[in-house]
Amino acid sequence: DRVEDARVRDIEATQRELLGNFLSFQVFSFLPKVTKVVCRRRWEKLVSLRRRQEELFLPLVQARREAGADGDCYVDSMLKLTIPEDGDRALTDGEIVSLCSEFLSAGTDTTATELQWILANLVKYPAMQDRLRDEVAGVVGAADGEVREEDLQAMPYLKAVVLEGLRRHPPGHYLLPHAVHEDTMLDGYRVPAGAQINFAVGDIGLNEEVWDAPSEFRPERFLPGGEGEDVDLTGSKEIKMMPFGAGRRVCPGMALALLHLEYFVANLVREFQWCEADGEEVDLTKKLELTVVMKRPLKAKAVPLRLPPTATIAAA
Ligand code: HEM
Repeated sequence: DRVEDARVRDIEATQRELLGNFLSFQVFSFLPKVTKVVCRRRWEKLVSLRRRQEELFLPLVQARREAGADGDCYVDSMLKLTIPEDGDRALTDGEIVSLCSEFLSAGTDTTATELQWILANLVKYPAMQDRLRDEVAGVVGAADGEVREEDLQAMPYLKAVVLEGLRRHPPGHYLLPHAVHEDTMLDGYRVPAGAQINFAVGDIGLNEEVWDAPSEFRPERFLPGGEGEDVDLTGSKEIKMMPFGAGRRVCPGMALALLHLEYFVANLVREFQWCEADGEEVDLTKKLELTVVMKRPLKAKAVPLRLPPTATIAAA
């Protein structure tokens, strides 16, 4: 709110640069004293990006502090937070900058990546796109304006398409690193206290014992009678797929992400017919960045359906 466009663009550029270098900066998790010297240039780049983040975020944080932090925005909630395990201290400015950065990256890159995977499949399988468009039209008819949040509840196939996207192409193939607090026996293996553990999210969604023809994109599996009917995404009953993690540290943005995905997919399919751009066959090969993205980003033609078809929009 009330942040100038130029600053928003600067924040976006800084976050993008950090994300783009995310994998190469991970080297500093190992023997930092050594790697900081060996990879000095990379270290300097990381430090300068971090300074840039502080310059961009801290004046905004300070403005909320001076305004009394009495709203319900994310920064206000962090300013009011105290940490009981650490003598009820407040968060430091550095911690607040890190959490803002995490929130911006975790909340945008994931959803945007997933949206691209879903659209790629709808371009590749036009019959699914038509079925989806028919469902949307059946609910909203020829009404003006966009498909609204409350309309989405009546669209089971839309939900199935989004869930199939998350099963087949989860944006994260692993979770954030977790650790066990005490020595734990798991399936005959001893996991020592403090050991870092993770979960192969991408493979869990491809388990042949749970999913029929798991590598195929088949939204129907989430409709009544399918093996994914009523799937539990939080992992409290069972775990068949876990694109958002599970349990206590499950993604706090899950409901918002599902809403965004359903909302964007429904509106994009209602407004446009999506098809392959000339000479650009959809290629579902993946590539690891911060999220698992399309190696060749989707290039498709979007033909307007509800406006006079004067233009064909090339969308990337
Ligand atoms: C399709 C979209 C999304 C997917 C697939 C996704 C997935 C995940 C996963 C797998 C984790 C790690 C969970 C774990 O380690 O156990 C996570 C954490 C997180 N997500 Fe999401 N996420 C999405 C969207 C969002 C959105 C929209 C927001 C915020 C608006 C968000 C905020 C966060 C935050 C703050 C964390 C860190 C939580 C913690 O440290 O405990 N995510 N997400």
